[in-house]
Amino acid sequence: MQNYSGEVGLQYHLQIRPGDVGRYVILPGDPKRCEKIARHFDDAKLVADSREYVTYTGYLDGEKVSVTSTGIGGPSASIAMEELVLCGADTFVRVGTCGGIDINVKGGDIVVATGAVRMEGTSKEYAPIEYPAVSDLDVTNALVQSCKDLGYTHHHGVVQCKDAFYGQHEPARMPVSYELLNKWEAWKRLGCKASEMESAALFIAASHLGVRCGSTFLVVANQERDALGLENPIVHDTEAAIKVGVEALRKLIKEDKERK
Ligand SMILES: O=P(O)(O)O[C@H]1O[C@H](CO)[C@@H](O)[C@H]1O
Ligand SMILES: O=c1cc[nH]c(=O)[nH]1
Repeated sequence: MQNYSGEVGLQYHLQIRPGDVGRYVILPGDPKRCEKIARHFDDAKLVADSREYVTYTGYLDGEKVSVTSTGIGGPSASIAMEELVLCGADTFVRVGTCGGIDINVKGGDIVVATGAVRMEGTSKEYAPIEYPAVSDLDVTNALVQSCKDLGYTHHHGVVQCKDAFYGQHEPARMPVSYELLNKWEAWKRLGCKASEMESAALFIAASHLGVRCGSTFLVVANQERDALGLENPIVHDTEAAIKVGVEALRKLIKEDKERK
């Protein structure tokens, strides 16, 4: 493929080169979350700031690690993963936000994804719909163990991914309300924990690229609890999810060193 950046190795969208990032990368959606995550690294430096993609690189337990924002949705998330892999990354932890679906999932809780419903467009341009979007087992185990170690209320299971945020929150006003409402009911009956927007595309792109990816989220609120008149706290502070993601990276770095 022609290199649009005009420089060998320089990635067109992320504006990073091989050597700029570590093997281990945290992927928040929001670019403003990058600095908060980088504060947990030693000697963190801003490496690039291009479009929705902000990248910092530093160290955790002596290992080079990075954080790159993906922006919202599968298209930009898959671009971030593709270009990071070209620069040497092979282990990814998405640290995001989500909305609860399961009635037991409350604002302020943490969710760890074991798989993702592919109700979005990007993953369909990678793999037939029959192929499941599944998180990496090592990354997922590290995330769940980190929740336990840090003492956070957490849930693990399948999350639902979509492209239209307002199709999740205001399905009845959409022309395809009949489809959105019926499918949402199915996700509930199947025990989906939460809804978010990037994991399906990231898990499928990771399968294709042969890299590891897992996801953890802060639950902002739960519209199902709201609809039933149950207590429904609204929480925006992502620090707990960030701590889970950083602690999981430390565990993976340690495990990988021991395996060597
Ligand atoms: O907080 P982030 O990581 O962006 O994640 C969630 O928030 C955005 C929607 O508000 C979507 O990107 C969704 O997946
Ligand atoms: O409800 C929510 C919250 C965060 N992200 C989503 O996609 N949905």
